Amino acid sequence: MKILVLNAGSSSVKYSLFDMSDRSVLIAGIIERIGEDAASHSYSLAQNGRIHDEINCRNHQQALQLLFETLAVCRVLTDRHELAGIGHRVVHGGEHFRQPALIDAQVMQRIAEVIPLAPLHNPANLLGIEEAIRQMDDTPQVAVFDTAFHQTLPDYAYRYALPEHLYADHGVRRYGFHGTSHRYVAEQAAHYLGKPLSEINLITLHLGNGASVTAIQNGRSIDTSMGMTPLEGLMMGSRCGDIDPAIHFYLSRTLNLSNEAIETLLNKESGCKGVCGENDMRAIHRMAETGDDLARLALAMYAYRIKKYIGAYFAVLGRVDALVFTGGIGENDAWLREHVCLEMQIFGIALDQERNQKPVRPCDSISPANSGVAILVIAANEELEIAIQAQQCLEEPRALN
Ligand SMILES: Nc1ncnc2c1ncn2[C@@H]1O[C@H](COP(=O)(O)OP(=O)(O)O)[C@@H](O)[C@H]1O
Ligand SMILES: CC(=O)OP(=O)(O)O
Ligand SMILES: [Mg+2]
Repeated sequence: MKILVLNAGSSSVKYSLFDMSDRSVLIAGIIERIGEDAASHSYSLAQNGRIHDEINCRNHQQALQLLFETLAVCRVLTDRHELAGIGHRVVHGGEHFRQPALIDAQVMQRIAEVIPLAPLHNPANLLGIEEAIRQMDDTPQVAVFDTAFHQTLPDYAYRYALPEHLYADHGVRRYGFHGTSHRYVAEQAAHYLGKPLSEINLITLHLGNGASVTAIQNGRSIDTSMGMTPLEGLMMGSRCGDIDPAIHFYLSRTLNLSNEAIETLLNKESGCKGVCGENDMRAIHRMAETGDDLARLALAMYAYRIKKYIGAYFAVLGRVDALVFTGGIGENDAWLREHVCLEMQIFGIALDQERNQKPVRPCDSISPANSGVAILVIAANEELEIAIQAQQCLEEPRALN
């Protein structure tokens, strides 16, 4: 069985084609800068190296056309009927979706309804779905939501201290994101620890361009750092994370910034980029090594904020079996892991310095064998998790939940 996974953003489409018999990736690629002059398509096939093409690509329609042509030319899909389904990453599912959903008109309508909650993500996700349906209308399509895993949060964790009607009438609450990734690494951690997921407590840290942390109790998400949108919580590459909401009024009243300008500032010009001018963690380390004080500050802030959440989630969970690092930064940045885990003996957190330098992919422990809390580094694989969930949904389709 072959499943194609699509992650359609506003100017890019990422894709992976899986052979589900052995869960191998047949081809994975990204079409970037859609609509701009210098669009590009890079992809890699199982046996070959990476191929990079400069292309013309005006819109998502052309991007998906190119994608299906590439699958045929590379012979990873000789006949369209070989494709059992397409799994789409959808960032926001509101309160409608606790599980993946087989896409029909009603599901698309519900994804459209929550656009006001995710104006930067859901419109592009929908565009990808619409175009995939147009081009592959006899292939079943499944929506897999970033928010679904966090639908188990208790009300006192997901409600904001705001007037009731804002929740009841407008859905203003914490939803949480990166759920597919938190869920995937939780399953991998359970496997590594040799215990059922339903019996373990975890703190999972997804640290990529976007970053979030989740408290998992008996396998269920009970709190998470991202909120109504993916802007809340940890400091990120270019997103501010937690700030005093009154800063918004100050920017508006005193600096005369419009809502749109503030939205851009908080999403695209803040976080590490705002503090030191750079959002790529590797570049920030290089700057810090050459004595750049702002880069050092960004690193210190980034680690400190993660530490604060870990402390809070220890208090919430009581017992923690493992702390899990994932995402480009979580998997690769030994310095950051060390500084997050520094002076955390009070929680039973101790790091094995040597193992921290080079954890073995895809899953390794970097804590001493007798440590109270295992510290695990696990390779993120949101695409595979989407493919697995899409397959399950196709095999036992559920009614809209
Ligand atoms: N060896 C490394 N050391 C530190 N940071 C790294 C390393 N490799 C990648 N990163 C960082 O990972 C981040 C991107 O993470 P990734 O999970 O790929 O992002 P996305 O959220 O877009 O999927 C970037 O900040 C990048 O600098
Ligand atoms: C929801 C979200 O923050 O996603 P990403 O990290 O891919 O930007
Ligand atoms: Mg990623």
